[in-house]
Amino acid sequence: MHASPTPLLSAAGVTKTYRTGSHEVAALRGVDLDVHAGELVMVMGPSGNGKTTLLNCLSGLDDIDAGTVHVDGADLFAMSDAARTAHRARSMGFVFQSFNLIPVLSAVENVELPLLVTGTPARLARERARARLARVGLDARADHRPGELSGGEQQRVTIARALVAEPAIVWADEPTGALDSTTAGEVIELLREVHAAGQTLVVVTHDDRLGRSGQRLVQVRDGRVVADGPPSSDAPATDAPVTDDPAADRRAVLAAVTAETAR
Ligand SMILES: Nc1ncnc2c1ncn2[C@@H]1O[C@H](COP(=O)(O)OP(=O)(O)OP(=O)(O)O)[C@@H](O)[C@H]1O
Repeated sequence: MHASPTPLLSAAGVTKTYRTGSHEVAALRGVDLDVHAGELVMVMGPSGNGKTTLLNCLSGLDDIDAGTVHVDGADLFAMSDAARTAHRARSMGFVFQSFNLIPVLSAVENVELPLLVTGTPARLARERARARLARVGLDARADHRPGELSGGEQQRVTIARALVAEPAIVWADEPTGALDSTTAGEVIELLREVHAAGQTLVVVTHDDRLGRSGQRLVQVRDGRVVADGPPSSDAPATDAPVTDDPAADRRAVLAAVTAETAR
């Protein structure tokens, strides 16, 4: 079905436990996930169930306790921290809910950063950053600082920054979380266009509109992937209580599907 038989991202048996003093939180309890080039994968699930941890671990932003993660030909946790950081800069782009733009830099200076850290000459970096900003409709705002831009414009700058180095995969964590409904709709449309142009994206979201706009919806409950498939045949993301019992989770998912079909 996929053009390439080797997944761009392949995670197997990934576990992650946070330890603070004597307190332990098992945030990921054995996650397997493959993503092929060109896919748009939405990740949904109730709050506190491990979505952000999943994104952080699968992108190598955070360490894992067990398992393996391969991204774009590299075994992320078999390399040094420095090599992983360099691989991330080359192969991955990030979009966060809170934009994470540098306030004292202009839009174009923010967008060119990933190019400068990977050694692109300054003039070429500036040219490519301007061209990328134009593609998200912000050429007229290139010299404005983030504080002079609306939330939707800031998120478009963030998306331009995530894409400028032409990464193999873009990770987005709640990209519409800080935006009003209309602006969120525009950002969803932009992400869809980015995907249509061939970009592989993994998007964590609470936004049902965004979650259902992809071809594949991965549902995370209690640190596990409990459903993975096309949104239409999948369970709606609910905030139903979670349990430690995967069978109960599957029953809950089934019940939710049945409820939706009955509507
Ligand atoms: N740095 C940390 N230290 C300790 N516990 C953490 C840390 N980060 C996350 N957790 C815990 O791990 C669990 C999973 O958190 P995570 O942020 O991945 O969930 P989430 O599904 O993304 O939630 P939300 O939808 O609210 O963003 C939660 O119980 C959370 O409290």
